[in-house]
Amino acid sequence: MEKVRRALNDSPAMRWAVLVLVGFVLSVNYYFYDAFSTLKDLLLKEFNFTNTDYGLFVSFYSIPNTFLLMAVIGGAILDRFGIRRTGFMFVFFMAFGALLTAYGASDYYSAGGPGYGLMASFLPNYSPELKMMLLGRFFFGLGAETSIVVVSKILVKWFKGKNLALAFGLKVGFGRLGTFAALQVSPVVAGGGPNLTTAVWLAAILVLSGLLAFMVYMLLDAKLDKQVALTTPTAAPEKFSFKDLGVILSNRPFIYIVLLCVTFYSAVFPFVSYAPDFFADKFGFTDVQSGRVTSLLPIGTAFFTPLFGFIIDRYGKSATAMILGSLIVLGVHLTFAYTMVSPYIPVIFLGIAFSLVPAAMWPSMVKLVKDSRIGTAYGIMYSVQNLGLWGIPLLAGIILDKTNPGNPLVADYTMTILMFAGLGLVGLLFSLLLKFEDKKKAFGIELPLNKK
Ligand SMILES: NCCCC[C@H](NC(=O)[C@@H](N)CCCCN)C(=O)O
Repeated sequence: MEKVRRALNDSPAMRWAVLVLVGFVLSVNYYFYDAFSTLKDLLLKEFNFTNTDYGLFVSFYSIPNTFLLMAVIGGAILDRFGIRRTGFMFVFFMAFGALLTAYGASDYYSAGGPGYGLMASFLPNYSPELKMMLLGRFFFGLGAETSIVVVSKILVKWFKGKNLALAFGLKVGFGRLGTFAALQVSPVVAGGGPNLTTAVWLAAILVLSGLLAFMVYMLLDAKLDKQVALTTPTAAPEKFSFKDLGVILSNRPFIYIVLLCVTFYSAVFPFVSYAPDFFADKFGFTDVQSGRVTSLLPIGTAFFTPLFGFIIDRYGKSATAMILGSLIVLGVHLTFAYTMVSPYIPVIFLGIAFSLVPAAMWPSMVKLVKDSRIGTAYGIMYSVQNLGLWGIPLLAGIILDKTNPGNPLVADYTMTILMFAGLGLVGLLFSLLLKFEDKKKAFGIELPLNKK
């Protein structure tokens, strides 16, 4: 009798190995994004950055994804050219951008290394160091967002019908572990200033090792494709049509989720970029201590997001989870702004919110958009979300500079934090609108995800 051929993705060990491999690529992506949060003060001292310069640096990540629509285009390239070619190109951009950023922060560059003269020749209000680091952050962002989409597609390829929701939850967990490591390790390596560039180089080299991990994955991917081609005829991909785009954009709950996505994430990711400095300034923590408090947020979410995902799969209540998460974000920021409550407590609550909303929000899309258009729907969500991830860090820096004239090393963050609270409030409004719309038109957002 002929033996039934087992494909690589039929082996649980192989699937989990793939998850760890691509999870690592995601971890180094998040590591680099957050590696600068605990270094903010040192960047201000070393390179004479203003708070606005720092905000500009954080926000440059999102420029290609928002203004050049790269999150949408990257998704389309992925559908057209496949995982290996697209993934390699975008993870390469990510590594290139990270290395360029580290080069911009290096002593070799500051001493007149290649490109220094060119960067010094225009926009004299911005230092050549800042300009090179901005260019690096731009390329890093260009690669990083699309590579998150690539990782999602890889998980669908290996896990569809085999614990996909859990794999997605763990994927977010890998990202959070990267943030956790960045907040813990970066300030220790920088050692209060003398090793600032080492901390930045370490982050860049980690991203480079992510590229190597992705190349290893490419070998497995090619092998799986060969096995699948032998047994299954490949379906022609559905052509993109603008009519479909119109259908997605006229879907009210989708619009509410997109608006919640931008407001909610803008109240969290940019806050993390400022949180260590905020804790240092308001509570007198050292860089290392404030990195540790902030790191409670990602480490908690690394465990809670898969757990909440599991609960929502079974029991539903996605819209309610989004309302609760938004309410917590609002409460946490008001606590930060107006009280001296130990930051450990609000950070833990923020961690709960940061697990509830993502666990409910991203999978809800399957209730609103047909499977073949999920990529486009996520692309739109990412682009709009990046508008917030671009504007809010910059706005936070501007508010800080305006409310702290003379750029003192210890800044008053009250107005900046109130701006984050305002985002929480608007997010709460969108989550309520989502629930009312769902109640009125029965989209099924509150139903368990495991029920079709
Ligand atoms: N299936 C979608 C998962 C998205 C996870 C989400 N990440 C993002 O929204 C990114 N577009 C932005 C990441 C910026 C910081 N690294 C998350 O919750 O992390």
